[in-house]
This record gives sequence, structure tokens and C-alpha cells, in this order.
Amino acid sequence: MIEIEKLWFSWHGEKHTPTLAIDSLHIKKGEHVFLHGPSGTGKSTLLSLLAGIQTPQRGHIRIADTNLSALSSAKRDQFRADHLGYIFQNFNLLPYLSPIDNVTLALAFSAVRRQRAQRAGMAMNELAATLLTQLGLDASHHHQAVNTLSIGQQQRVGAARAVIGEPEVIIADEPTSALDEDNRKAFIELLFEQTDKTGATVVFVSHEKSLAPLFSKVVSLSEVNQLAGVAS
Ligand SMILES: Nc1ncnc2c1ncn2[C@@H]1O[C@H](COP(=O)(O)OP(=O)(O)OP(=O)(O)O)[C@@H](O)[C@H]1O
Repeated sequence: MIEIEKLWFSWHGEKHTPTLAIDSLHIKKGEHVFLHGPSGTGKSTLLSLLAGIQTPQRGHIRIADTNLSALSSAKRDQFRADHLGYIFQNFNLLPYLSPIDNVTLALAFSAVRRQRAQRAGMAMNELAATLLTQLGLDASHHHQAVNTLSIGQQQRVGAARAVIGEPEVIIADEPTSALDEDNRKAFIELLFEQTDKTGATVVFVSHEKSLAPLFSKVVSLSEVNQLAGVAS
């Protein structure tokens, strides 16, 4: 599902030391990947490359058989909207909109995800409400502005927005860092219940190594980031 080959990326251009140099990293469809590494090793950088927000100077990233580097910037934006659900560390929700409106907004930018959502046979608002409830946000909170929700509740809105319309890949950048350990685990289990229904691949970044046993594959970025060993 995700194939990284001979990846080389520097924030400062080709003449500078790379932030990331990954010879090869393959992630299978439906896998739950826990990506960890010390601060500054490039975890968020790798996620922005996977999301097509940045492009590598060398090598390539394929997601669902699409080479992201071969796409124009506009096509990469569309690819991201269609195939990737992103859960941000600070959730990036629209503060004055309700949970329902934040979740359905993910469908506004993607006909592919709208079509998949329609297969559920319910109105978009109803589907958003169902996902929010399944991810642990009680219906009594579905219509208040998200900036009046707790961090844990906002996290459930961020997760529902990422999974609606069944994107093939869910990327999560430390979405549980503000929660206690029991709530972190419970949230991840609820997220996997949703992604396993659709066979989505999950790439989850966290510092919390205690979460690693919940995942099917554990990747240490310090180990795969071979700064000296990538062929030019
Ligand atoms: N937008 C940017 N412009 C220039 N350099 C950047 C940018 N974002 C990150 N970097 C640099 O890339 C390196 C890796 O940063 P990154 O945020 O990917 O690490 P991280 O492993 O996610 O760290 P943390 O765990 O602290 O979030 C750092 O040296 C950082 O300064």
C-alpha cells in the first residue's frame, strides 16, 4: 500500500544534509504502523512527504500504486483529499463549526469520498453522527461548536473527519499526546475498529512507546533513516 524507495529529503535543498534518507520501507494494506523516534528525527517530515505536502528531492513514495512525485501539486492535493485521512496533533478543526459540520467537511473536497460515504445508505450528517458516536462522542455534543469541547472530545471529531468516506490511508501525528494512558489506548482501539471495517492502513506517530504493542508493525525512524547509506 505504501512503498518508499531511496527517499532523500532535505528542507534546505539538495546541497544540504538530508533530514531523511530512507533506503526502503514498505507498509502493507491494512497494517497498523507505530512510527517512533526521538524529537527532531523527522517523523513529522516523513508524514508530510507521505501526505504529498512536501516532495522528496530523490527517490519515490508510492501510495496505492500512485507515485506521488509524478503528480502535479494540484493532483497531489486531490490525491490527499481522496485517499488520505489525517489526524493532526492539534486536530486542526474549524472552531466555530459543530462536530457534524467538521466531519462532513472532509467530503466537500472529494467526490471519491462522497461516493464511498453514500454507500452507507444514509444522509451525510447521519453518517457523521454515527461515526462520532462510534468513536466515543456522545450525541449530546454533536451540535455545539468544537471549541467548547474537551481535548479528548475534539480528538474524536478529528478521527471521525479522517475516517469518513473510507480513505485507504489514515495518518495520525501524535493525536493522543494530551490524554492519559487509559484514554490513549481506548482511543486507538476505537480508531482501529473503524479502520479495520474498511481495511485502511494506519500510520501513527507517537513518543509513547507503551502504545507500541497495540500495533502490527513498529518502525523506529532512527533505524530506517540511513543518512549515510542511500545511493544518489
Ligand atoms: N518547515 C520546516 N522548515 C525547515 N526545517 C524544518 C521544517 N520542519 C521541520 N524541520 C526540521 O526537520 C527536522 C525534523 O523535524 P520534524 O518535525 O520532522 O521531527 P520530529 O521527529 O517530528 O520531531 P518532534 O518529535 O519533536 O515533533 C528538524 O531538524 C526540524 O528543524
